[in-house]
Amino acid sequence: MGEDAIGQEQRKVSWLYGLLDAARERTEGSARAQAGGGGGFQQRVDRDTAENERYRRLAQFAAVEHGLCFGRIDGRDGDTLYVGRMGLRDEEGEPVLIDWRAPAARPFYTATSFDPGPLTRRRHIHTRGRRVVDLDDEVFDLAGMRPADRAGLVGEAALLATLRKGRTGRMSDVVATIQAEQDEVVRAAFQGVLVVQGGPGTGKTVAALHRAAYLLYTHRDALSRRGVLIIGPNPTFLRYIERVLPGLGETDVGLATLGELFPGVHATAVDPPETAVVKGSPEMADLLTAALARRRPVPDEDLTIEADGMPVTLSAGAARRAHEHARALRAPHNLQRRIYVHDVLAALAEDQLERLEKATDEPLLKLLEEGGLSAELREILEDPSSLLRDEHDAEYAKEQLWQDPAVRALIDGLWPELTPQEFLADLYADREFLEVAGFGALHRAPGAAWTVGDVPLLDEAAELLGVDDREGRARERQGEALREEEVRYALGVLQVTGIEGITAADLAERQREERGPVTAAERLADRDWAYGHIIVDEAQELSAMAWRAVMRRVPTRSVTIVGDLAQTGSPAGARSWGEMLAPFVRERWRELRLLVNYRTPAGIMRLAEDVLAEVDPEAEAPASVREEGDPPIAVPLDSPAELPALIAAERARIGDGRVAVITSAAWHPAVTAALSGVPTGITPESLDEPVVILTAGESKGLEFDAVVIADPVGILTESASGGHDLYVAVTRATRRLAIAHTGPLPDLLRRLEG
Ligand SMILES: Nc1ncnc2c1ncn2[C@@H]1O[C@H](COP(=O)(O)OP(=O)(O)OP(=O)(O)O)[C@@H](O)[C@H]1O
Repeated sequence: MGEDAIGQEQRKVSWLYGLLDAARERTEGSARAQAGGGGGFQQRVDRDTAENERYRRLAQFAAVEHGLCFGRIDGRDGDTLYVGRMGLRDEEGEPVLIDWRAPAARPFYTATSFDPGPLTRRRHIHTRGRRVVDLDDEVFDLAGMRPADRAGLVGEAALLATLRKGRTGRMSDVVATIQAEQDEVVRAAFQGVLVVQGGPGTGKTVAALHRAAYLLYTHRDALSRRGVLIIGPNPTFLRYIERVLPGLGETDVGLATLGELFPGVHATAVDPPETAVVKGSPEMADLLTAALARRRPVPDEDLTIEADGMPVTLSAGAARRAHEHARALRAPHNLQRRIYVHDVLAALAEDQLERLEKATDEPLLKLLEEGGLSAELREILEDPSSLLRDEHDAEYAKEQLWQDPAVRALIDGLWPELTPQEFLADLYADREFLEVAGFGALHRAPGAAWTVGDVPLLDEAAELLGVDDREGRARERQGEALREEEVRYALGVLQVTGIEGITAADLAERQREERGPVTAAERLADRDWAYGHIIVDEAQELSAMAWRAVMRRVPTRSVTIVGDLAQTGSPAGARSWGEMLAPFVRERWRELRLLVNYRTPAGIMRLAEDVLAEVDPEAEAPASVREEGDPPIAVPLDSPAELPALIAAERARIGDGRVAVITSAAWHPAVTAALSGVPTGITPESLDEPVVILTAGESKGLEFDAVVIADPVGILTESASGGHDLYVAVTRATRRLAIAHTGPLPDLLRRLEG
């Protein structure tokens, strides 16, 4: 690569950075100009909108600083385009840097030697800070190319250089080297359900993240208000990927685990496999419905309680009528309860008044019979309309009854007001009912912490109950007040400007839409929020009940699902995408497959293929893009106490990189004892540590320079998923894999004995 070419590109790149600086200064300048306070409602709204936009722009400028321009494409028509992290225009308004997500940038990702499209050349521009340090060219001038040069992947040199880099513990974007098959995932149509099925290391996660950025760029109007949510398997995984989107200039995408989907609950604990299967099964929905019906018994006898020192009776007939009346209202349990309470109080009040009348009337009637009453009094008593009862009395009586604890207890026994948490905890405590229903595994004492598997059930319960969301209502009331203010303001605008053809309400609505999005955190705290798009990673782990909770949040069914059925670890997880998706979209979903592994060197992947062939003969392992790398090794040990030496040796071989010790439950205590001081488990902090001890399940989705699998036999036999966990473990390394074992190696690792 000539110095001239680098020098030339340096001039271009420096000029582009100059334009970026100018754009940043303009944005900062306009912030200062607007900074004055005061103004009416509309000025405030305008200022907020402009403020949001400025914030977004400044965040984007900061995000694109590193690697602003990373590519160039030369077309057959003689045109040259520069591709970068954002679009820039020159002083004349001409586009001079194309956003990687724009349609014009697409050939940068899709051109191959076999099918270069309109390109004659693609150039990767490598920069350090603002300095151009290297260029990588692929020339698509087929006629002049040797066949050997034609083979291979898009941007192979640039790609391999990226893949060889040590891992930092955080995923970074791959915007300069997205491969053609991944590009298809990134730019697939936004509507409907897209499943991205691919083996380990095929870039499912990274492609899904770029897709989020692409969708926001391409459909910003539709998506920035409704928002995009990414659901990942655990907080550590989210930490691992959290920098990718900001690095692409997108700061407002929500990230959540399944355990955080239900507002107010942060579940991280997982259930034992048998319980997970039960909690995840679709039959749970029926169980919850049945359990709730039991909370609303219809008595077959009259019920008499003592209220305010007097007996009062709810007849079986009145209880049944109240029940039927409430059930006729198509509403959740807690809302139906309001009708029920009203009817039961009315019945009790009536009974109470009857009793009172009887009590006062009886002595009088006796006198009447005996003829000891004046003619006037006799007339009053014989006229039914003159009785004491009237509407006012009835209302008063109902109020009094409602204040009475005995009446409350009666009603709560027949139709209690329930929160999802109370309802589920009561259900888990009801051993007899659970056993009779065939769900005995769910029984547990009250007060235990919620698990990830409980979250979809809480969500389901909230649907059935209709959460009495007082805070939400307060928010709504605030919203209503704001809305009234907005409409009043809009009316003023219409009067002053004389604009016609739009109502004040419509104008207010339009302005509200322009006011900009709520934050990702606010959306997550609102159980009823309907997202514009949801991306689910490691989606094979989601149970049927979890899918119900996810789909509830995206009524338009605009969803990207990425996963690998061959890596399913949860016994409640997916065995087939079609089966999981059928209840929501029937057959209306598309699948794209990723077939190339960018993580694991070929030597390690051959071992992974042996494992997969054994545990899931139908599945196909992806081909590894890198032939190079150290072959995997088996290290026989006398005991786990010898691990420190092995870890030290691995660390010495990989330099700055990171090591994961992936171990079985059986070995876990001995491994942690032998490697004292080494963090265990998936805490977000452990990502930054040079060595970490994990179970196979915990290592899912992550990658490390070197992996030591301690006790493969244990991982294999303990696995609730029939060995898929071992497949996950052997595919985590980017450079080196060592298998430490005490007894003989399992058959499926026999390749290592040679
Ligand atoms: N086009 C690419 N350019 C550079 N690096 C890439 C590319 N595609 C994937 N990678 C790298 O390959 C590794 C694996 O990617 P990723 O974690 O997205 O795979 P995955 O399919 O989600 O894997 P798993 O199923 O094992 O979790 C990451 O380090 C990622 O940055």
